[in-house]
Amino acid sequence: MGGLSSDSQGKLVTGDGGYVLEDVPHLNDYIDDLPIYPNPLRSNPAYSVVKQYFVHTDDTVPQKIVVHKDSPRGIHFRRAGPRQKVYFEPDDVLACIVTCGGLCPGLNTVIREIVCGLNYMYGVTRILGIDGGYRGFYSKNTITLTPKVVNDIHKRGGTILGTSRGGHDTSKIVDSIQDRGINQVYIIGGDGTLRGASVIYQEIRRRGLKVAVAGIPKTIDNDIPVIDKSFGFDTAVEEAQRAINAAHVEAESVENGIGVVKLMGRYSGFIAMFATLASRDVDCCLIPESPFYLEGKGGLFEYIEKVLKENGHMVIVIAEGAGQELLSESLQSMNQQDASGNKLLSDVGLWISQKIKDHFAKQNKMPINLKYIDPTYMIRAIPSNASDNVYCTLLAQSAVHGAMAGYTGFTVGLVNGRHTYIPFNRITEKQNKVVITDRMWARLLSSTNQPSFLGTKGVSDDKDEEPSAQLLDGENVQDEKTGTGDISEGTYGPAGLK
Ligand SMILES: Nc1ncnc2c1ncn2[C@@H]1O[C@H](COP(=O)(O)OP(=O)(O)O)[C@@H](O)[C@H]1O
Ligand SMILES: O=P(O)(O)OC[C@H]1O[C@](O)(COP(=O)(O)O)[C@@H](O)[C@@H]1O
Ligand SMILES: [Mg+2]
Repeated sequence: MGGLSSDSQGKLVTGDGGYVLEDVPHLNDYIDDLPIYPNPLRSNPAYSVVKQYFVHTDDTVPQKIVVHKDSPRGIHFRRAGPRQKVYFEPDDVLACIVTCGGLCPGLNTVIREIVCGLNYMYGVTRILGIDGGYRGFYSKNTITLTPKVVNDIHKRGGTILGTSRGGHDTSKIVDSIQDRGINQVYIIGGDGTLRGASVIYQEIRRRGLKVAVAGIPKTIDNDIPVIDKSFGFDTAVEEAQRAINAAHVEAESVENGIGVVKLMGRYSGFIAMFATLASRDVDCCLIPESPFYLEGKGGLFEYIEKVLKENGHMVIVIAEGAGQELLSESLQSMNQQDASGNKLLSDVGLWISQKIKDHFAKQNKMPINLKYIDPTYMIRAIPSNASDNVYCTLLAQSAVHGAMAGYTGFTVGLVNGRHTYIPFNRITEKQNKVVITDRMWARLLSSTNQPSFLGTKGVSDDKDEEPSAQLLDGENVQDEKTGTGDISEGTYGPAGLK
């Protein structure tokens, strides 16, 4: 028994045992009689020796990997990879690549590997770079990209194409795609960018154009749902260690030394959480998902006093989006936005440093010596590390295989360790968040010994109770509009530590 329902965002295929495939759109969903070609990889000496190199059309990847014997099979995504047949002749392809939003380690690697993947695997020679994000489609000249031009770029931070916020004008962008004869669009960006990619795809479809739109999710904050982790995240966590080490050295070298390190994380505190867990020198980690307070019993000041008395020094890591509600109480609420509509944050690192200094000066309790380190842009601007480079390569190659196979309106993404194609709406409808009632945050609390800043409200008293037999969704995501989260068993952020 099975069924299919579809709209322009994607197709829902159901099968036996509660199997659901959230499929991605394909060019032949809205264009009839498209010619099909054999995949040129068949005669590529590097790949022709691989057994079962081509992905079977029925291969799908489950979203939920922990199951009970009677669980429904649940949601699946189409497995990424090369197909036997492709929908583009290499000579007919005119591809373009655009990078949007904030920087992230690995952007240049993804650009490099899209260019090299298209060229070396499929023989595509016409590839354009769009200069400076979405607005570059209609306001700038394009940049010619060849394997030679991109050969060394993965060793550099940033994006050779430039990036921007704001400037998304759907009809001007699609006019430019149409006028230039572009038929494959590779869009590298975060939640905002992928919302933009989704409307570009919708408009292309409305005009009936044979143009494949592929997204490669980028976010240093790791705030994109469904996928195991975003590229550049590992690099960011690794680089954050240098700042934490410096804070620790400074703090332990003086009496009552406090090192405060601010890390990125506008709405999601994954970098701060993982950098803290990796370091073991951090005594307190503050993230947007975990509200905290300063004064009184169980508050931050009380904890700082305790740590200083016991150890003589301490290190605090704070994500940039943490404590914003406290800041807006004490500062004039800014309520400003960047060009993309993202809330502009006040500097929580400076604010908390001042608050701590004021507290100890006022109480005349103990003289403290506080050093504040803000490495945020230094972390974001570095090249990706070795493991992110490999990850970026596979993401880029998956995007190329998907577009060549005629899929469109999709992003690539690692789900439970397998590369998949995911419909745009699944990526843009929610935000990935640290769930503070989950095991990973508990691991952090037990490693730092910091207060949870939580009352007992909402936390179950009965620790001996058997966990519910029902398997919950397994997503640490928060609804964009309602701000409500799926609080569930087994939700941890980046894979590998589940
Ligand atoms: N809802 C949206 N619809 C169309 N374009 C959007 C939307 N949100 C953001 N964008 C565009 O996406 C680009 C990047 O968005 P931004 O939020 O700055 O970064 P990121 O993609 O990294 O989250 C910008 O050019 C912005 O105009
Ligand atoms: O100063 P900018 O360029 O606006 O970037 C700051 C923001 O970029 C981020 O790294 C996230 O950016 P994206 O949404 O572009 O992924 C946040 O952590 C940070 O608030
Ligand atoms: Mg964003």
